[in-house]
Amino acid sequence: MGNDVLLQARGLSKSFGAVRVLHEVSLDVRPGEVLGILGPNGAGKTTLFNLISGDLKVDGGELVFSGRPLRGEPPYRRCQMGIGRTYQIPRPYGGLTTFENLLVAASFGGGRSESASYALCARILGDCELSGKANRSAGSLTLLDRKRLELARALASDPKLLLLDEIAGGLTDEEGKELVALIRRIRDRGVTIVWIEHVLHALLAVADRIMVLNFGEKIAEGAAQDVIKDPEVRRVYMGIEV
Ligand SMILES: Nc1ncnc2c1ncn2[C@@H]1O[C@H](COP(=O)(O)OP(=O)(O)OP(=O)(O)O)[C@@H](O)[C@H]1O
Repeated sequence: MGNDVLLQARGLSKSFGAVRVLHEVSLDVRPGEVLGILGPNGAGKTTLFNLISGDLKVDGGELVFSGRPLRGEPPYRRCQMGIGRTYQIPRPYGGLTTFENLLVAASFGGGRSESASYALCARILGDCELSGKANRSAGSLTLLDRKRLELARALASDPKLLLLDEIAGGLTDEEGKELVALIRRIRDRGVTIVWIEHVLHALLAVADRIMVLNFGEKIAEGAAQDVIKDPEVRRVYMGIEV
């Protein structure tokens, strides 16, 4: 694997009982890119993230991150190696403040002094436009701010690779634009991003490349503008017969 690949997946497969959810999916994620993942409900997108983050074990296939095999590494080790993620259903500690939520997340990054953790969390709060809400309880935040906090928590372990799982849903157009601007800023700081998203215009505003999953198999991959014109993708994902 050369320096031009941050994460390499080869032949990933996963079944739940008799139900095959992912079948021999391979992909390369290049440093600095934003790779979008599209696919109908149940296509296996979140399962792919769970295999990368270590929340689920692979049945078959290999994952290599920064040149190191991930096999056998538990989720907290993958987090320390530089893999951060958000969850489709955010899980902040509602009773803790925004800043406290970040400090807890930063502790998973490991190997940082208390003062360095405080400095990192303060910087991330600024990046995520949450500085003015540092002392608010997370449970009292608006939807947009909860999404910002979910991103901020994923950033608090200082990831090289950030996995975003459907973060744009439920926002107004204006809020969606603010979220897209934030994701661009994160990319501009050098964080590589893989983003599962159903809100297509948000994804297309940022993604360099797109991969499409259907019934656990990769059906398309390439430059974002090319992939969304692919007749098979339009049929499967957008229900457009061409
Ligand atoms: N832990 C699990 N146990 C059993 N079945 C599961 C489990 N996790 C996911 N599945 C099933 O695997 C299939 C793929 O789920 P997955 O969440 O990966 O899809 P997805 O593409 O992310 O869908 P969505 O867009 O709706 O989030 C679904 O049929 C789901 O019900």
